[in-house]
Amino acid sequence: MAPALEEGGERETSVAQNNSLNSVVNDATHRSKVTVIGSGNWGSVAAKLIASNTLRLSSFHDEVRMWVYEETLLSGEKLTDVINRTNENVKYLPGIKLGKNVVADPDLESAVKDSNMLVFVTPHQFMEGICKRLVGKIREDAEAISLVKGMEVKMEGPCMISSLISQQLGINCSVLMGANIANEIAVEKFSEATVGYRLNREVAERWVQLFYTHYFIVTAVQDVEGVELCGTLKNVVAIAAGFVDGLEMGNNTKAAIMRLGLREMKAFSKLLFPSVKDSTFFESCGVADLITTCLGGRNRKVAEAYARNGGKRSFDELEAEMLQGQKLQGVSTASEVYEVLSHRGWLELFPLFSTVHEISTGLLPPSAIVEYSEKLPRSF
Ligand SMILES: NC(=O)C1=CN([C@@H]2O[C@H](COP(=O)(O)OP(=O)(O)OC[C@H]3O[C@@H](n4cnc5c(N)ncnc54)[C@H](O)[C@@H]3O)[C@@H](O)[C@H]2O)C=CC1
Ligand SMILES: O=C(CO)COP(=O)(O)O
Repeated sequence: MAPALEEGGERETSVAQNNSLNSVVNDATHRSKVTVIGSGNWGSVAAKLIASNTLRLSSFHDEVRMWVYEETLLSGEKLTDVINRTNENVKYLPGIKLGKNVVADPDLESAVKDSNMLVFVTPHQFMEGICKRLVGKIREDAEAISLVKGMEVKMEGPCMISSLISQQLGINCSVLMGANIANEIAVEKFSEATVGYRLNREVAERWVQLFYTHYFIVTAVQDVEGVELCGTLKNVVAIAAGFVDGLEMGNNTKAAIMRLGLREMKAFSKLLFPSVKDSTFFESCGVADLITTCLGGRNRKVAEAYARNGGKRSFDELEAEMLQGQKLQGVSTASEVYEVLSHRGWLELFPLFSTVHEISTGLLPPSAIVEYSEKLPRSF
């Protein structure tokens, strides 16, 4: 399917066909080399997508390095060894071949040292530590893209993961977010994604080229913060949707929570970054990701179990039992958002976000997810 142009002309598409860039990178000495930093559920699928394209496109080196946070499996073998022997991430993406050109590497420094295209895709809580370890270890001409949905809160205020990467490593960082439940893309079901870029359209096109396949349609928009905040904040709404499911409140209630959540996502994003574009919320990274995560994501699933248990079993316990090593982002993101809201005196403006945090930490019962509507400010 050919990528469509956005109505109103704001969308900036599409499969990269930039001749000047291609003529440079087609030279073997200038071929781009890609490293994927992370090898969880989505990290492994991202490596698979990328590896299919680096084999096909002469402007990339065939080999894709994938940094693996090393662990020993129940069999006694190292995860990295098993990935390299079987071409499968048996723990985080069993049953899917990654592509023979994916090489798992447990050594972060060696995994990045030759690469000029760095794809960051780990749970957000590990990103600060990873960036610290990479300072001074990457190529000066490296470009980064973050697939990480989350943020950090520092003394100075909130810091998106793309900014963390840029600030700590001194490199430009784009983002890729979208309605992308990894297990569905792993079996090549059709979906879309959004690249958010800052200034350089050629860089965005290069990322589109790296990810785009006939079943994974990628569109670029010039709105890093908007795209990243959509991907980050929808995880908080997905926790609320899970509570609604756990309490068996039905589809209308869930749709109401999703609508109210989308309004808070937009309001919060624009308060933090006035440059965020309205149109971004209609891209895959916006409303589409919100829908898929509230229907089929891990945050929704674990929040449903939390509500069914009446809040008596903690999220940590349920996450460990239900996800077996995979990580939730929504609970910690709700806490980070709450910190920003408290600090700036905005709690009353964001009743859904704040209630999700108060329920997840046991301050309120799960049923409070619909009682919060009484707190809605008149502007909603
Ligand atoms: N899984 C999905 O469907 C999607 C996930 N995402 C986002 O992608 C990011 C990564 O998610 P997944 O790849 O699914 O990861 P995951 O949820 O499968 O997380 C597990 C990963 O964390 C690693 N890990 C555990 N402890 C670590 C440590 N101390 N330091 C570094 N790594 C450690 C594990 O080795 C494993 O690779 C998240 O921000 C997520 O929101 C985005 C779209 C879809
Ligand atoms: O981000 C996702 C889909 O785009 C996955 O969401 P979960 O982490 O809730 O599974």
